[in-house]
Amino acid sequence: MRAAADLPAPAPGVRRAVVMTMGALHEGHAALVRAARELVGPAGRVLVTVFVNPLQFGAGEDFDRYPRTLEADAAVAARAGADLLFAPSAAEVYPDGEPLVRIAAGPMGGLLEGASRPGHFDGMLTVVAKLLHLTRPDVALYGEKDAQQLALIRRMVRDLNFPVEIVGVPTVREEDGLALSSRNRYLDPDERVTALALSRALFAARDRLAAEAVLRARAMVAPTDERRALALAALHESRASADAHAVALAGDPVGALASPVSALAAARAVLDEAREAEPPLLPDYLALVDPRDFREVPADHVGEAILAVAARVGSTRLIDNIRLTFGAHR
Ligand SMILES: Nc1ncnc2c1ncn2[C@@H]1O[C@H](COP(=O)(O)OP(=O)(O)OP(=O)(O)O)[C@@H](O)[C@H]1O
Ligand SMILES: CC(C)(CO)[C@@H](O)C(=O)[O-]
Ligand code: BAL
Repeated sequence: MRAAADLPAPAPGVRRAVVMTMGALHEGHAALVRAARELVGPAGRVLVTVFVNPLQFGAGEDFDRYPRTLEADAAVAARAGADLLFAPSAAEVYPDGEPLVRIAAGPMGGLLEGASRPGHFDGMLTVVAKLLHLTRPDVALYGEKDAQQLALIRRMVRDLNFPVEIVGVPTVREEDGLALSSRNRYLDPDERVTALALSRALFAARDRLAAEAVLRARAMVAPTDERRALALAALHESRASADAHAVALAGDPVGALASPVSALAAARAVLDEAREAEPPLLPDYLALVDPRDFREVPADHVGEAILAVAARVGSTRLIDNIRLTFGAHR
């Protein structure tokens, strides 16, 4: 369906979910559609929108080459349980040309992705607001892969009283860890190998935290420095051993081990290695941020955080993130 005027009006008692996409649908999108179906049940309505929104692309970005595969998208959406695919033209969405009045993403919109892609989040929120008005869902689902986007949509809906529930869906990954993304199609085989460093960096941070939890538990029961060192060495993990030195130097095993600093260091080590790969990874940012406002957390942060990464491989820019919890032991 291409015309907004043809979109069916919501029917009383029939729950409606919308999944917004830019097309080139993959298993990540299918997971959103399946989650939407779960939420509204067999009697509900699931709408998928496909629109490559010019407003959220900067000059020199990939708007022109963004994959457009509408026929295949319709099949993926239907297979995953969608009732309707709404794929409007730019003239349908912006009948008067680019809108003069737009949503401003505010301070969060200038950080990380917003810093790298100025205006991106204003353009994204503007089209999301429009698509919410056009499709009038009870619930709208977005992927956690685009964590800052999801946080901003939640914030817009809360701040501006949009009558819709926002649901986040966990990131779907390839078996080797690469987060599914329409932009993965740009990668040649060598670039794809390099691109694995994004997820590996995130997992290295997560694994470091897990290893540290073990270290902490052992160090707390070890009666002497020597025994503590043995406990640390038992992990057979060179980076963990490096931490052991840091712990010894800090003279505060429990506090130092729980720090975001070492999680960031573990991730950074993987990215640094990938800078030397062929083709190389060119990191854009690596940041540990508060999930609510995307500001970087302090070194003594306790609680939830998002470790977010963006990098280029060749001409492709990819993002990924993972949720981590700090100081749960305290
Ligand atoms: N791997 C994934 N797992 C879960 N959700 C995803 C995944 N990839 C994308 N999504 C979600 O699908 C929705 C549509 O995203 P979009 O069409 O931009 O796909 P994309 O694969 O993220 O493309 P791009 O490469 O352009 O970022 C968004 O809510 C996005 O977060
Ligand atoms: C939410 C969205 C469909 C708005 O264009 C887009 O940013 C996307 O696909 O994530
Ligand atoms: N997947 C987020 C939309 C964008 O990159 O423009």
